[in-house]
Amino acid sequence: LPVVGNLLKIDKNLHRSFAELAKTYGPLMSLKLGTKTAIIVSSPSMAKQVLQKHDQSFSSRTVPDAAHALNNHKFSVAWLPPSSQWRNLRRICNSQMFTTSRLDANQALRHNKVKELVTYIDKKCRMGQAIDIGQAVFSTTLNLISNTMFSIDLAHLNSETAQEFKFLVRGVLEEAGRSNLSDYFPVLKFVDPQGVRQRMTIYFEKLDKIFGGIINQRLESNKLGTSDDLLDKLLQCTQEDNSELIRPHVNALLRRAGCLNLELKQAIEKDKPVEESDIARLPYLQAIVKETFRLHPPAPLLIPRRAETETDVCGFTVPKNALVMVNIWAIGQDPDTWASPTLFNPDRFLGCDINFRGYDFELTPFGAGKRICPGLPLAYRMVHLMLASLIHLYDWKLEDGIKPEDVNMEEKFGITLQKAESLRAIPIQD
Ligand code: HEM
Repeated sequence: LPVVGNLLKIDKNLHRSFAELAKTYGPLMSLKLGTKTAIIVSSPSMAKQVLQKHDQSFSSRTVPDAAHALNNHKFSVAWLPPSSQWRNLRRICNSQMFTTSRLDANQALRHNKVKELVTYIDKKCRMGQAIDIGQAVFSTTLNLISNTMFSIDLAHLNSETAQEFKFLVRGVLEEAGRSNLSDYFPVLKFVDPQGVRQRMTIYFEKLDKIFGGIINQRLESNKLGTSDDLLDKLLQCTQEDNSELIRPHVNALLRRAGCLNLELKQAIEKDKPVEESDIARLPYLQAIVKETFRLHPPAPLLIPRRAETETDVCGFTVPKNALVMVNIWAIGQDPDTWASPTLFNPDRFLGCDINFRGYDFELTPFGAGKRICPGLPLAYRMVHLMLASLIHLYDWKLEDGIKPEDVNMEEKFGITLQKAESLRAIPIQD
């Protein structure tokens, strides 16, 4: 790739640029990005090579410069190398935080938050006003996570801290998704030419202050062991097994949301709220979520890995330290993998076993292998619960004068892929 100018230009559509190049150069490409070698794979079989067959060699991360702010990379489970510290954190995620029994125990916390979203939609419905779906779902997701974590609303619309919190989370997501020249030309790290690390440090300091306050309050309240939330469990872990999980780890961990209508109507009584236990008997809802993740994966290039050792992948030598990316966006659009790939057609998942738990390499929105997303069980519940609630209780229409074909479906590339323009829709009740 021609260097500096292009690195900044491709900011908006890195996954698309790579998918275009793959059409000419094939499903395993080696590119020079600045002084770094990047390996990009874009077919299910190549993804299987990286995420399963050579999982051991590719289970490190390429840590972006922005993640070095406040030494975040030394504590965050997402950036640590596969060390004993990382294994310890993953063990806590898998055995204490995101287990079925723990998530069942604290599901009422999430049901309450969805009830509040419904109250907000009800109000808009009575006034015949449109809702900014992206904003409403972003706030609810933050509240679902913060309630699961520490039984409080961090995104409640009126409070000042809440506004600041939302601003900080958006800021972190924006900076983390920016093409940063320091990542491609390490010599620039000291200069931080785009100011990414500097802004990230400020955001992290402020977030740590908010989380620190919450943790202190819990410790001083003498109420440890009385809540179903995950902070309680985490703090108990730190006290009980005297594990290495100390405050910075906790902070870093927490820094981190037609047919269907008929199905919902048949499965759940009218006006009765949807519950997480309903999800298992809603196959069409599950198919819609899969189809959405296929076409619009929130992390289109996963979180880049790093080759720990020189590795042979199908006869091609991946050099040590290469940046390794799996373009799951391209895989989702691949005509050799999917019939009519650009068509939104959830029916393709009905009666088929493909799921996104990391074994079907044509659909891996949460990654696979050792570094698969540990938050998958929580994300699974949140996404299905929110979508089902929005559809079960309301019909939706676009604002006057806007036709379905006018809705802008373009994406905005970043650490997570978002709609470039948020969807606005008016809720109606029959
Ligand atoms: C729709 C929601 C979500 C999606 C699509 C998603 C996707 C991903 C992906 C693609 C990865 C990288 C996997 C790999 O390298 O193979 C990842 C890692 C991670 N995710 Fe998620 N995630 C979601 C929600 C969550 C939630 C709710 C949490 C926690 C509350 C979470 C925590 C993490 C952590 C800590 C890692 C790093 C794991 C590691 O490097 O060992 N995620 N996620």
